[in-house]
Amino acid sequence: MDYMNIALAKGRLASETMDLLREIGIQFNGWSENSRKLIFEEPVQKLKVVLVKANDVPTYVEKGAADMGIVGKDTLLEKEADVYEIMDLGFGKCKFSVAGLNQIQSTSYHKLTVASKYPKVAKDYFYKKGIAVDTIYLSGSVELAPLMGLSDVIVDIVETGRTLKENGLRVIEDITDISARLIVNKASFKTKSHRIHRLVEDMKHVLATKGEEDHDEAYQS
Ligand SMILES: Nc1ncnc2c1ncn2[C@@H]1O[C@H](COP(=O)(O)OP(=O)(O)OP(=O)(O)O)[C@@H](O)[C@H]1O
Ligand SMILES: O=P(O)(O)OC[C@H]1O[C@H](OP(=O)(O)OP(=O)(O)O)[C@H](O)[C@@H]1O
Repeated sequence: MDYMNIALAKGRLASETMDLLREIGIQFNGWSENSRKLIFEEPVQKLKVVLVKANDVPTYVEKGAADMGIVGKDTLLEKEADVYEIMDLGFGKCKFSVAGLNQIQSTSYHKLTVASKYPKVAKDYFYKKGIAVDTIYLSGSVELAPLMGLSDVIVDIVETGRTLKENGLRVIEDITDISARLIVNKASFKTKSHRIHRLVEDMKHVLATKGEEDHDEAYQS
């Protein structure tokens, strides 16, 4: 049996994914959040996890270097890879929002400038609203852009809202909800269909059980 490779975004999504895999009976040798290793193996079920930057997960999966991947919907919207998105994993929840100091001021003589780590998402959103924008790509600390006069607004991820608040910004409009997704290479979906489906069914079962427990806790409190 061949190894099945899973590309996993380093960082925020990694430990929740590893927890989920452990709950379905898959434990990777030597896995720890603090390890510098990039490949972890589970030799019995022949699974490999490779840790890559979030932005590279769709690339690994589209090209077939990984059979499956786990990545945020934000990255999928920005990258538009030719893969199957087969499951919402329900964690890594946050949203895309437009944020700034003030309401959006769109005038005919001033093109709105939007700073973002996600310029395609930003452009698409404003295009659908009929507003032409100039986008400025930034790789982090995006909240600084309106404060420093670099842009009128930003399009960024908002989770707790703390970063916006502590920098004197506010949400102007919400764009869409985000969560972690399971993606699959199109060829692997056929050639490794049985193993992929079993993994998905096991994950669905664990997530459904967790959902029921959360519901019970909320009901009791
Ligand atoms: N508060 C949050 N900020 C950013 N991403 C979040 C947040 N909450 C959940 N996520 C999800 O976690 C994913 C990974 O986020 P993380 O910050 O680890 O990666 P990243 O932003 O690509 O990192 P970096 O560019 O710093 O390497 C995001 O793509 C998003 O789907
Ligand atoms: O609503 P909050 O809970 O405050 O989370 C949102 C913040 O977290 C992310 O930044 P990250 O920590 O990834 O740093 P970055 O600026 O380097 O992207 C995101 O870009 C926001 O800045």
